[in-house]
Amino acid sequence: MNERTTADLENLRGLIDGVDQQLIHLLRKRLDLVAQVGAVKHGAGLPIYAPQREAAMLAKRRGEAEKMNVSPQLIEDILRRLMRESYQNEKDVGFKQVKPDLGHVVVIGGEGQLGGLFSQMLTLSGYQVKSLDKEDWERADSLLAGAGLVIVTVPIQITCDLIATKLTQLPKSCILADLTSIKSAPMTAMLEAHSGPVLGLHPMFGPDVGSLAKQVVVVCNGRKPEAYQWLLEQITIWGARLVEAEPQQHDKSMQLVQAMRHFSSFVYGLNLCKESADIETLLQFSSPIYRLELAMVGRLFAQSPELYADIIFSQRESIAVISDYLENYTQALFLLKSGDREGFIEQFKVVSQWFGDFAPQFQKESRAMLQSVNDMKTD
Ligand SMILES: C=C(O[C@@H]1C=C(C(=O)O)C=C[C@H]1O)C(=O)O
Repeated sequence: MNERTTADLENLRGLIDGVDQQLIHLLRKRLDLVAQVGAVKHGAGLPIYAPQREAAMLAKRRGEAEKMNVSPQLIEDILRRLMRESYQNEKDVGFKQVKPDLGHVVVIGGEGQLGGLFSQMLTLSGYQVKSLDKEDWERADSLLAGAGLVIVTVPIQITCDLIATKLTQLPKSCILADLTSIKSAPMTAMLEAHSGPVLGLHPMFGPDVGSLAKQVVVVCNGRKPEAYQWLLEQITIWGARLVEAEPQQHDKSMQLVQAMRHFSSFVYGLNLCKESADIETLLQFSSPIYRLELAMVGRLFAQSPELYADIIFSQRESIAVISDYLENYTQALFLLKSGDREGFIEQFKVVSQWFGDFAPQFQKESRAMLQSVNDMKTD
């Protein structure tokens, strides 16, 4: 580089630094305003997540950006990232307490990760939360006496037994709820053990979400829904979207969404391990889609094996679903072994047709994700 080029670059980079510094000031200003919105919402009991406001705001900013020859997608990406930050910041202000006269809440398994998250959200909403864990059963009677809500969030294989043996003497008006990732068996156990209000919940997210905004919580109605409407409203204020389901219908979906999905990720990892694949080398040659896929599989093995075993082993029916997968794999492999390229293309077209409009929609969604993966590269 000659001196002139160096000087020009330095000058321009200095100006860019100045713009970026202004951006930080603007971000601070925006965060402060969002905190004020949070306080207003807290007072009025409004949900943290306001989809209509977001859609209207994004549409306006996209239009304004276009007029200034700024890519509309760029401003949308930036604003979406800022809104994620907003949920986190609004959350820290706390939430309106929908049911101040509830009495205390007992979270059984409150020291677990998901139990901890729900305890935190309830505490941020002004409830008195007590945790009942393995070592606390001697004190269970005093912890449970006068409870207005009991939430069970313990490993799946002990959930039903725990409900049947330990939760038969709850106060009559107490709400009994669970967060188990299967619903039929725990719902039956809760309805048998307790004659008061019963509610099945399945949060469709892990404990590492920063905020509940936009996250889905599946709701299975058990008994006396009028008694727990406040809890559903409370969860909506946290920003989550509620999806009602019948326990059997939910469990059937979970065989595909969870058991099959996690099982095939497990086998993917197992296969890489047995093939002694060199991850460093794989990453070196990786395209963004491969990196993303590897990240999705690899993240599984950073978590608890017991958790995944519980999810995969929780429904015997999953075996049939996973066996079908193996069968389809074998048939597809046969196409390959027999050099049946035409057959492969035929099958591909059938599946494309079946995906219909979802295929281009998924392509668009994944494009944004892949670009983020690429942005994260540092070398
Ligand atoms: C700040 C608000 O809360 C959320 C965050 C928004 C933002 O960061 O602009 C917009 C809508 C809400 O989902 C609001 O409701 O205005």
